[in-house]
Amino acid sequence: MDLESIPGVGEKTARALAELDDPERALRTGDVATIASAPGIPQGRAARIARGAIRREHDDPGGFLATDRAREIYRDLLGLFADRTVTDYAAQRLETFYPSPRRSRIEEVREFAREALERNPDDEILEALRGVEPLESPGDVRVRERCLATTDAERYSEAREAIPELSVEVVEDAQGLAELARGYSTVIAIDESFAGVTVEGDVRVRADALEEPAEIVPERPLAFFARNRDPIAAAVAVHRTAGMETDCDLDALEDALSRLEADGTVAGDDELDRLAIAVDDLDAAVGTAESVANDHLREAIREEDVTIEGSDLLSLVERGAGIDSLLSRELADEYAAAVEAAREHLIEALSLDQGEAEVARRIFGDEPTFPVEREDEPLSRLREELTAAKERRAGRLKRDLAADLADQRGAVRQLVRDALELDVELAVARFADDFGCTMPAFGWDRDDESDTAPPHAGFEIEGGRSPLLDEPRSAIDPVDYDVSGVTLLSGVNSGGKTSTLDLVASVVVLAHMGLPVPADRVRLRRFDALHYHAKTQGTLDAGAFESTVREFATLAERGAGSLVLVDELESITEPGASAKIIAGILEALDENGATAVFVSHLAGEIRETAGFDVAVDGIEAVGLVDGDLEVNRSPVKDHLARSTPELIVEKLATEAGEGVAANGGTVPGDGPPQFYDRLLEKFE
Ligand SMILES: Nc1ncnc2c1ncn2[C@@H]1O[C@H](COP(=O)(O)OP(=O)(O)OP(=O)(O)O)[C@@H](O)[C@H]1O
Repeated sequence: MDLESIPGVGEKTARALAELDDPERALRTGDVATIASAPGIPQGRAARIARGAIRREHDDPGGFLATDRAREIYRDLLGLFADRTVTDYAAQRLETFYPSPRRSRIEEVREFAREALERNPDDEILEALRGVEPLESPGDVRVRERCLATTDAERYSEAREAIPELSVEVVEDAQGLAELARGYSTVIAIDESFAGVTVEGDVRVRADALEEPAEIVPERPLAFFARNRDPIAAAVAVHRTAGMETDCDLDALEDALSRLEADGTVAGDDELDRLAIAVDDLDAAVGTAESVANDHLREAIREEDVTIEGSDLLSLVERGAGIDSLLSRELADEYAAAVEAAREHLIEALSLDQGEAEVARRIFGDEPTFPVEREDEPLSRLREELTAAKERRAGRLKRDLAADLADQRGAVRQLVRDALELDVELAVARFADDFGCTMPAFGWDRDDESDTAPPHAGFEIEGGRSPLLDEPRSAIDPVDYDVSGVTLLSGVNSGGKTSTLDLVASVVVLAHMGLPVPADRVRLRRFDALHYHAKTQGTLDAGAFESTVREFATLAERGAGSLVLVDELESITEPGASAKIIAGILEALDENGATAVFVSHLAGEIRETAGFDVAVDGIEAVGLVDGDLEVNRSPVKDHLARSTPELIVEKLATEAGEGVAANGGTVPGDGPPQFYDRLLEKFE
């Protein structure tokens, strides 16, 4: 795969991506975490790169979100999904979903979304997801007590590359191996030529070492699992709770993880624990054993009456002999008992096995001395034996555990990825649930003329509820609205015109992302782009006016497949001129077959000025309740809605008319009904 052909990926980024294990898989599946693990690529960038790869795959020219407001809507919607994720990964992964004009891309995500909608986001799963995060590399592992040995310079470089965790030493011959064995607990000779050589020390010949690194350095897979123990355990819990399928044997994996300490050592082995404690406590136990013997001996001496003949005493003094010979002569039994007590203490305190006990016994010699003292040679021998046994045991346990785990590495990576992906699916499921969503139906192509085909122009929304309205779902009136071609949307102030445009934009953006839409039913055509122009505040200055007109000129020329949503463009200039300009824009859009909704308070004027029969829909006030307008939020087709002032004058006229009927004259303070009638006539 030519990584540089991805939009937004230059030479340097391509090189960084190439360092990943399987960059193609990561890019294809939008695996932002893996992409972000490439050197120098932050998460936000990773999402952009993933989007670029998707665009390239679907030959997507990009630019669907053609205006600031369109981009803002997309961002707000993404935010609503992100609010419903548990892991940071899922929030980032959502960034790879974007509205595309390409059918293949939309259908790809629709497939994903359909599965997501089947998911049941129960609290237990969400709780289990809390501990899942992308797996990390364990960093550099160094093993100092083991080394590789070779006689060959080329093999040396290969070994350094294949097993960087160990030192690689060059030796001349078997003699060299023996020397190395003095400095390392284990030496692994990697040349075939050493086969059959016997050298003192733990020297093994493994010509296949470089092909079987997990056996030579079990620390490598163990470090990976130790580093990621918690997220893996959480992913296991997610799979169990959600009843997901996996290639992993979850019980075996859990069992293996429970044997692994956070530092990569093996836990829960009594024999290893015994040896480790014996090594650590050896000096202290020998010290105590000495005290045991000496206390014993002191006690015995104190209680003993020693009779010694004068000539013996003389000869002892003359020979300069110490108390020791006296001891051996007079207190041999007590001495033997004291030393035995010391030996027993040592063997018991360190729980030594028979072989070890034999060495331990020699630490306290049979030759009487006072005070009783350890012998250094057997002590260091015991220390060496215990340490070697401990390392052998630890090594074997590590190798066994590594063998159990190493093969599962791939499956475990997938296990964690699936758990993280579930979070993405659950966010979609929760969004759909919270906003009452359905999958929209697309009219893909103009030549798709089957009976059930949705409209080829425009959109139809039934029971739509804008997810961007700052109201609880129960307070939102469902809106029905369908448009094909170019339409004006009129309506009372605060009737919900802007919210209707937001709803249409949200539905269209979500549909083109391949995701469910917040409505009971939606049918729409595939659009190339969304141009949504928000309401401008106040009259534009000449420069801004000019650039706005220019923008529409481009749109009129190239916007054939676009959906154009415009909110009260009239404020770009004076009211009379605005109507003329908007009418001209509508004509151009109509001619090139765009779909457009222009919200305007000047709908009447624009319609009169336009050179074609522009449709006008209206959001109607159905009445005034306590001075507030009661509104039918669904635009009425082909209906110019009355404006708010008109409704208020109408209300005053009605009240004044009722006053006349009641008392035969005008109502004081309300003015003559004729006045309101005169005002009303102006609206006709
Ligand atoms: N479908 C709806 N259900 C419930 N409330 C709604 C709905 N649509 C709009 N509203 C409420 O009406 C308020 C005004 O809506 P909106 O701003 O869309 O009206 P507008 O017609 O664009 O107003 P203006 O004429 O002032 O531009 C919103 O803030 C919202 O509280």
